[in-house]
Amino acid sequence: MTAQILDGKAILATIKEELRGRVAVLAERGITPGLGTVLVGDDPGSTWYVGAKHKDCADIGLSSIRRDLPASSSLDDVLAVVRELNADPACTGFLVQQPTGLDENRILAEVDPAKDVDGLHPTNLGWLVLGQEAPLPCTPVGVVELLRRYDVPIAGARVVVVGRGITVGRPLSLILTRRSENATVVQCHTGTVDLAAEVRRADIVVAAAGVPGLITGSMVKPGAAVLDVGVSRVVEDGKSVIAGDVAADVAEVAGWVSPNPGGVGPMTRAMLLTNVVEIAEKQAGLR
Ligand SMILES: Nc1nc(=O)c2c([nH]1)NC[C@@H]1CN(c3ccc(C(=O)N[C@@H](CCC(=O)O)C(=O)O)cc3)C=[N+]21
Repeated sequence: MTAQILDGKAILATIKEELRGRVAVLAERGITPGLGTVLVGDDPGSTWYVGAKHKDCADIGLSSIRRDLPASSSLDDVLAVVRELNADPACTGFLVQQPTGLDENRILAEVDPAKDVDGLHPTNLGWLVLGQEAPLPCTPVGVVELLRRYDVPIAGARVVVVGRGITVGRPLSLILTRRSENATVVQCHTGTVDLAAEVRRADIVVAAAGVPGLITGSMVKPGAAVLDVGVSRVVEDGKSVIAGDVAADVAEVAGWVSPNPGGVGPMTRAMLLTNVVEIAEKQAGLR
């Protein structure tokens, strides 16, 4: 058996098409949603992500505002730009690309929660815990949306989330255990005693540990869905390439696999666009 590919790139294209319709409705009311990005320094990976987000915006008719700051910027410099974007009506939502090398929690807390397209402001994470609607983090919702688009059963599924990071693992477990998803979640982390035994019981495995090749074929239940969120950089044949958390042999055992690149990464961008449009709709009184 060979696994079905969960093609995040294709779903990104579909979601962009769906969003163009909603952007047109906003345009009739004279509204153009605008995404702001704040990038600190010139890390090639971060620079690529930010560039891709602006290209995505242009693709569906959103405006975008880009603030690139030097690596030498202080926390106060970044906070000043955050306050400027909070006050800018052309910027309906924005994010500060991580990592900044600065106090991320301090930066996140300064963002207007109503403009928090990353869903990472402490208030919005709090609303998630409390079960009240608010912007949600892009990568975890992207994971759920990818499963939905391929009809992978979620309700009642045993899900193993590997990783407890604030951008993926932790909020993903909270999302999957809502009544609307109804999955049973085991959250694994570096303190987990027998990761293979936990993974073997799972109908869905989401690998968000940042450890290249952590999940191997022998750990996976035949027919399970395995999603790879890992984005480590490793040097292969003298070239820097992306290494996911899921080993290649998983595709021989799993029922579904997300490729990497081409899986969860594009879904993160799709959910970011969705958050930008949704926040603009809310501001326009359309939701
Ligand atoms: N405030 C903040 N928000 C983020 O959403 C955020 C962040 N900081 N910091 C870094 C991570 C990482 N991230 C990705 C986005 C898109 C791809 C993506 O589209 N990757 C493509 C191409 C990968 C390639 O070939 O380089 C793919 O997987 O097919 C990956 C990773 C967003 N992040």
